[in-house]
Amino acid sequence: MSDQMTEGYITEDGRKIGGTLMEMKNITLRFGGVKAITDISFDIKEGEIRAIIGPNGAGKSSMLNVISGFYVPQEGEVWYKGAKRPQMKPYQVAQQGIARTFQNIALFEGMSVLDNVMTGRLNHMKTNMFQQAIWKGKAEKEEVENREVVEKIIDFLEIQSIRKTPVGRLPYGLKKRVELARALAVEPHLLLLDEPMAGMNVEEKEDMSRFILDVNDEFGTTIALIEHDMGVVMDLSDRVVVMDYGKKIGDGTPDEVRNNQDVIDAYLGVSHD
Ligand SMILES: Nc1ncnc2c1ncn2[C@@H]1O[C@H](COP(=O)(O)OP(=O)(O)OP(=O)(O)O)[C@@H](O)[C@H]1O
Repeated sequence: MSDQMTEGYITEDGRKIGGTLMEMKNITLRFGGVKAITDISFDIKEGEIRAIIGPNGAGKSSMLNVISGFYVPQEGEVWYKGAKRPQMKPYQVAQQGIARTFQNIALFEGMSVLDNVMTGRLNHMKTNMFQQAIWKGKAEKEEVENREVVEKIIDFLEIQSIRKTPVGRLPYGLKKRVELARALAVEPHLLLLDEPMAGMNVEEKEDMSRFILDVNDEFGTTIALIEHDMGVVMDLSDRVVVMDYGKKIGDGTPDEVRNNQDVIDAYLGVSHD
């Protein structure tokens, strides 16, 4: 990696962003004859909020799934923390500190908010059942530590009052917040959000935006999110990658991509030759 690539930068609002955390190099992903991603490169820097936007079918979900290890691209390399990532199962990617939320909420509906968030701690539990049987003290200590992390996140996301409520009974916006809480319980280095504002009303979108900014600010978590509504992410993101028909058509600050003619055309639906 060149020095330039590892350098950080200062955001428009004066935050200091670190060096390169993840780098996608010339990624191409095909499904049979369909090219979902064509030769895309971009990086994600330590501590930034990075958005990937694009119209329907642009390839955003495919890209998120490459980052999370769910899809393995036919071409290209994924670099994480300065090393080329070998082919990995999604759970191994998660163990490297990458957590995600899903567009269609993936929570245990019958379980309480607290228990759902606790499932985010599973990767952190070191004692196994055998150890728990013979070494009760250690297991108890670990349980207490995990509870402390989870309670802090529950307070932070202001969901204390519903901690015992089964998730199935919650309105959509709150479910999304619980999903965010579970992802945060992983204490991720990189948090991936799959259309975090999809299906929300204006007030819920404002709440979610605030929580995303607060998470980044309070925990220093690097955040990458995909979204097809351009307006939503512009206030939130430090840098934005724009995809269209599987290709990268823009990459830069919100202002830069807003003024990029290819991006304007893609969003206005100008036909492609
Ligand atoms: N599992 C799959 N099998 C075959 N084709 C797929 C698969 N997943 C995605 N595609 C195709 O790849 C292209 C990109 O799809 P993708 O879902 O990544 O786009 P997107 O930008 O996330 O769209 P949306 O905003 O509608 O969710 C589309 O043409 C889609 O039909």
